[in-house]
Amino acid sequence: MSTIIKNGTIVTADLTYKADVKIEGGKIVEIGQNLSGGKELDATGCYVMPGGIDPHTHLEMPFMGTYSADDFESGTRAGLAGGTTMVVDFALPSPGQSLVDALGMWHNKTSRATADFSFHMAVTWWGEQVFNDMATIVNEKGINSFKHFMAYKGALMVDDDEMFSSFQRVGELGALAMVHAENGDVVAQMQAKLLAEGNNGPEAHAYSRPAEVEGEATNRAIMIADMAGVPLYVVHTSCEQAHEAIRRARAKGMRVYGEPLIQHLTLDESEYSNPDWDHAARRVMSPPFRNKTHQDSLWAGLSSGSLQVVATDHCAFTSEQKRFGIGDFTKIPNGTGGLEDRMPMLWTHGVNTGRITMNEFVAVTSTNIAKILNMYPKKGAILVGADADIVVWDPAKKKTISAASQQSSIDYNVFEGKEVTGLPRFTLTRGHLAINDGKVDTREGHGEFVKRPPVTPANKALSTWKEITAPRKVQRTGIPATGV
Ligand SMILES: NC(=O)NCCC(=O)O
Ligand SMILES: [Zn+2]
Ligand SMILES: [Zn+2]
Repeated sequence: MSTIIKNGTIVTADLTYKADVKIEGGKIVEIGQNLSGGKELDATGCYVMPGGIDPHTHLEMPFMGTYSADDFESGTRAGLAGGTTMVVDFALPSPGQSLVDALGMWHNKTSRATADFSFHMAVTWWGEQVFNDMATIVNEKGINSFKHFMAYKGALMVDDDEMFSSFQRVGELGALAMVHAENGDVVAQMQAKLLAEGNNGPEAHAYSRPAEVEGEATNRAIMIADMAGVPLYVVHTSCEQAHEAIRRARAKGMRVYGEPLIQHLTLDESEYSNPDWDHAARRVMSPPFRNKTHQDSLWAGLSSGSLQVVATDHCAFTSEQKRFGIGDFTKIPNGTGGLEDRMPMLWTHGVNTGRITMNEFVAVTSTNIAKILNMYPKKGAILVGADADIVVWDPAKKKTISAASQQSSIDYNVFEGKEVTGLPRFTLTRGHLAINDGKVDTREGHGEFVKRPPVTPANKALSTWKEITAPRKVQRTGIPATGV
């Protein structure tokens, strides 16, 4: 049975044109004028765009003594409701655990996923087994990106020695290095000092993680990646100091990518001054929300191209879970939601305000990351042969964001009360109409793992150049005799 999206305007990362789209067997099979012969979806007044890809989620993640509340079912359902048709989550090995075992555990969480998904692999410890497993992960398991936490001391954090070893291995394998860039040693000391001084509320979480902590770590990771000859992707870039480091590296020809979150683009640090403990604690995440100057820097990065991707870092905890940190802010589980709201919030605050164009919207929500993670044009494209992961976007449709009507399983929404203009009329996941004018018809188990092949040309470019220009031993003819 074919589906035809009729009367819409196709918007991709580089083109805007009127055409119909025909779908069969979960793929786009034809793009053209006046197509017929199937179930029709009317896209009059709408933009037909590649479904969003959120490359940074933590669904059912064990963290800070609990599990993030949205699983692969509710998380992917929330994504589809907001026009996101794929998520990339993180497999996190425990200390000493093999990467292959950890990946198996993460696959076991996905049986009810309603949209496609992939994984990044985290490197949380270092040793011969990790070194060997990395090849299996890349060459057999379809994963070409490795995340390193420079923060969360005593838990997920790796030191520079481990990071440099891992980055070199990532480079050899033609994969992508990723970092959570905050100086975990400095954060730990600042946390202890704040607590000792009686600063134990959620606002102290932000005080313990100033922009310098992120700027320093971002710069350090960039330099280490350059020495290792590997491209680098910096997750949740939240401040000018980190953006500046990325900009400077790119201007020097380094392959460094930056990922602001929709939360950092649209919410600011004043949230932590709210007198309601729950309100502030619900917004505790790392890095914390920043001020307007940092927000302006992030928006400028998106429009100028020095930042490439907008994600959510969706890691949702209920109010009850957040209350583990009453009396000690370091025990508040870090993370916020956003999967359902990323696309409408970015459209409203980016496209409707003129900060980014529609085509840039598609680039930063879908196409750029599909290319960076080597899954383009299966994902991130409106092209014949691409997966029919499509959002039919109604730029006039409005709503007020509210926890009462959201798909996420938590009891609040950090964007509560925000009005958005621009929402999905239809969301299709590999051809299945999951969202039909607000009606949710997701299919549990429909989501499939997307394998991402290794060795993108971009990932090998830097190491090829490094090899050619590496310092060489000087061949000398006149070596003086010794011992005379
Ligand atoms: N970001 C956050 O606060 N929680 C999720 C884990 C991480 O990405 O650091
Ligand atoms: Zn992080
Ligand atoms: Zn994260």
